[in-house]
Amino acid sequence: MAPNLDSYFSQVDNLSDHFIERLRQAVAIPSVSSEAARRPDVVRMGHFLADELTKLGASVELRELGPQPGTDLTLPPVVLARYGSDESKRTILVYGHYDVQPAEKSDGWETEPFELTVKEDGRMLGRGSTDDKGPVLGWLNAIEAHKVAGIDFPVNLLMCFEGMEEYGSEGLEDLINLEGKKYFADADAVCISDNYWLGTERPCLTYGLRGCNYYSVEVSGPGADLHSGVFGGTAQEPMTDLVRILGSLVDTDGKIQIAGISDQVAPITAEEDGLYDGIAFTMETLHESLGSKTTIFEDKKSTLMARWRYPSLSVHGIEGAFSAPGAKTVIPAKVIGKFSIRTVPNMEVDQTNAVVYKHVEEAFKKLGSKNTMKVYAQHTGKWWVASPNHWNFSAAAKATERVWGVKPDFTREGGSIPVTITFEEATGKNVLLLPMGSSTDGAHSINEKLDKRNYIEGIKLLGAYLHYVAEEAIV
Ligand SMILES: C[C@H](N)C(=O)N[C@@H](Cc1c[nH]cn1)C(=O)O
Ligand SMILES: [Zn+2]
Ligand SMILES: [Zn+2]
Repeated sequence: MAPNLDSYFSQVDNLSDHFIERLRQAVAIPSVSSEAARRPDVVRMGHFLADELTKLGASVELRELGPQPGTDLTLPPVVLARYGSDESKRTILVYGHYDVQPAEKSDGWETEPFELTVKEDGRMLGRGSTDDKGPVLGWLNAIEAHKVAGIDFPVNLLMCFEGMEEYGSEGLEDLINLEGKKYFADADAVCISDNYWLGTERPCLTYGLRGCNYYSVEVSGPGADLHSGVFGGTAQEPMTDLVRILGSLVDTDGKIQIAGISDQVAPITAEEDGLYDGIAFTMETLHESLGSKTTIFEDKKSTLMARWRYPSLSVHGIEGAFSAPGAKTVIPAKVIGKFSIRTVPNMEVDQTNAVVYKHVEEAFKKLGSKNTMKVYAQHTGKWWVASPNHWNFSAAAKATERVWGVKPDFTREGGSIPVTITFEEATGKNVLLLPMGSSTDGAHSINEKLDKRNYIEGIKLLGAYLHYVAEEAIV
């Protein structure tokens, strides 16, 4: 029988301004996990969530993870919380992250990145609005709407919110493994809301993610930065070596030039080959979210395959390089190039690392440079592909149809959530990805936003999913 959700939905609508205010408070905390100076803000954000959850009646623990390896920083706490412990109900474990990517107004934002700005057209701009503060608060808001409306909460909710996801989830894997059969022991399934629809109109349920191995290549030579007029032409320059190494990794069409990568990729099956045509995705939507027409492929199927089932290599930046406007004539003494590889079935972290190191070392050797080069993985995270044939996905599909009036697409995702597979392995339970935001949200980019419609309907969706979970038969 379909659950009666009308009073829950009305309550979410009644509380919508309050929920937007909660998101405003969260966005105002610049919890950037990759910047040392922002670490106190990341910790503050963890405490904000813990306080909000406590006020809602959840029992909350802030779990310390100790020092961050290779730094003098302390990792931010993991927020573990439980709402309800009724043995007659199912228990759902939800995960999200409260850290965000860096953002500066000078990057090109139309508004202050850490001030939630609600536009007339419903866009709510702010760093973390869609990735992942909006969805994390979605769970809290769902609890609150039930409380205010006096509706019995349909499941026991276990929550795990971390503050290092955008930095490879440093420290969390050990905690999940430790708690798999303790704090998380009674979880019947796992739900993560931390990705996006493929377009702007059709919701999706996601059953696969790519992994992410993030590398640094350090090249050093001179003892200090040098004057290029005095030393140019007489000293071997680290930046010259580095750009040639970085330039050897991938071509203009995204083809990875590292020998041994493509051999690790699983062959396509007939079943998979037929999956792509039915997905609601157009090149026009991609152009809209890309903000240009500079795509590698012209067709939908090749594009989806490139995003979901093939690896990609992206060059992200160079630490130590001159990057400001103007014309500084410096020779940097030491530069660190950053690149990452999104990995797919059947790539193994160690094998991928081995061929990457071999390629970079050979590329450097070919240069015949007297400089020194070091290549290493900053963090690694495995890909994940699950079965969507499970009551967890059926419940989410019914909830999606109820809230959005359409059946969801079943998709894989090009991004990475490093601990997804850890949750699956540590709990032995099915994991579902249930996104709130859409393809045009610009996660990690300037002008990140969450549409008000997706936030409010998304809160309804998360609550409705829990009601359908309570009713779904075990398969
Ligand atoms: C999909 C998720 N919202 C996300 O943005 N994940 C990050 C995580 C990450 C960072 N380094 C390695 N993984 C991503 O996909 O970049
Ligand atoms: Zn995220
Ligand atoms: Zn992210």
